[in-house]
Amino acid sequence: MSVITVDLADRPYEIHIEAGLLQNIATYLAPFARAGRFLVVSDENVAKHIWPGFHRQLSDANLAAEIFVLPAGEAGKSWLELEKLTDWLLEHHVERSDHIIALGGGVVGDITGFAAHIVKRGCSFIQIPTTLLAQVDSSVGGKTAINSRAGKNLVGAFHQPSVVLIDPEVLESLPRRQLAAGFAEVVKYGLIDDLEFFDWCETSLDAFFAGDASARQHAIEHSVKAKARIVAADERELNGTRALLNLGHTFGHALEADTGFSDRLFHGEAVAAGMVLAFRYSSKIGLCSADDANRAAQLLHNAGLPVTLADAGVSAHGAKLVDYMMHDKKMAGGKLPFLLAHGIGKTFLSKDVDLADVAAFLDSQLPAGLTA
Ligand SMILES: NC(=O)c1ccc[n+]([C@@H]2O[C@H](COP(=O)([O-])OP(=O)(O)OC[C@H]3O[C@@H](n4cnc5c(N)ncnc54)[C@H](O)[C@@H]3O)[C@@H](O)[C@H]2O)c1
Ligand SMILES: O=C(O)C(=O)C[C@@H](O)[C@H](O)[C@H](O)COP(=O)(O)O
Ligand SMILES: [Zn+2]
Repeated sequence: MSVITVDLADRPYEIHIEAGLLQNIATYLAPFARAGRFLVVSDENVAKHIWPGFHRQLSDANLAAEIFVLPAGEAGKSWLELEKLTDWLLEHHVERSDHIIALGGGVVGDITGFAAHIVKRGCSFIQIPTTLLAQVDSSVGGKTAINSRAGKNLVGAFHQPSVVLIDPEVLESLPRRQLAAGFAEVVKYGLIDDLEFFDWCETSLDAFFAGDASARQHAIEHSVKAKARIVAADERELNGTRALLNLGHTFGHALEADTGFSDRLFHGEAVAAGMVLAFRYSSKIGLCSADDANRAAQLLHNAGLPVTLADAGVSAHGAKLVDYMMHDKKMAGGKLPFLLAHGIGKTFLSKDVDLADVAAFLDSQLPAGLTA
């Protein structure tokens, strides 16, 4: 069991990581109940796999819980679902002192956090992440959002949870492809500033995917510590530190847009391909060695992740992908800062990237036969 604190000056909060935590969930949640009840937001798969046991634990402890079920997948992060969710919270007389529970993956966490932020001008919420991606990344740090027609996470707010409760054992029911998608964000922490952790990801890949409990605990704990450290240094992405967590996302969000924010390409898969593109582009402009770009690609490929435009199912030309990028939240003064790298563990924010050059680079990465 480990407890990590996100050290924010005015509202620090704890992240508990413990195998089997969900078997004991009532003990963790009891202090947060209002009038003996909880409002829980989840999705249809989690409602099937996890909710029955979760609900039983609460009932046995005389705690009542109502559930709102979102459709599974990225479609859950929409205006339509936000409207239904906020109506449901209001019908259930949510109060600001309620701790709305997000029980699910990143989609559930992102929309629940945003609903909590806007309903009655701000309610509390608790993150209980059930995917690897949500455990190592989205449940920590308070970025909440829905998607809009123009792109990914474009309507949202910073709203920190009261506590994050992580049970690595819940990953047992997670499909292998979703586990790999989460692993991309684990590898991200190594690529950003931690070569030693990248080495660990390489050597522990097989154990991790075979379900080795200590490999899973280490991957989650190390990732959460890295994210907590970065968020504490730059909660609102103002000084360039938190932007490091966006490695691969400018490319990745464009790939997600081009594949229709659908199960054709999961977020973590888009990030994997996006990080490889960031490394390959860094190598092309002489910042980083081709060996480091190949090493990053090899690890992600070994995890079963897409590492090329073809793998990602994207055949759009560079200019179209760059058009998607113009909605990136890092845009400032009409320029788009990019996360590039001098090598593995040496990511930095570059403010001097020429978008026409990025478009030409992307064209050079197109599958054979589709050259611009
Ligand atoms: N806020 C942030 O800082 C942040 C960080 C990274 C990603 N995100 C967002 O998170 C989202 C992706 O999250 P995700 O990868 O968790 O996707 P997701 O929430 O869609 O979950 C993936 C799938 O796994 C299913 N599932 C969840 N838990 C399960 C379990 N234990 N067993 C079986 N099935 C289970 C879900 O029903 C869904 O079908 C994206 O929208 C991304 O933008 C946000
Ligand atoms: O927490 C952050 O900061 C991140 O950038 C984490 C990312 O993995 C995550 O996908 C985030 O939602 C992307 O942020 P955005 O601001 O580009 O939407
Ligand atoms: Zn991400």
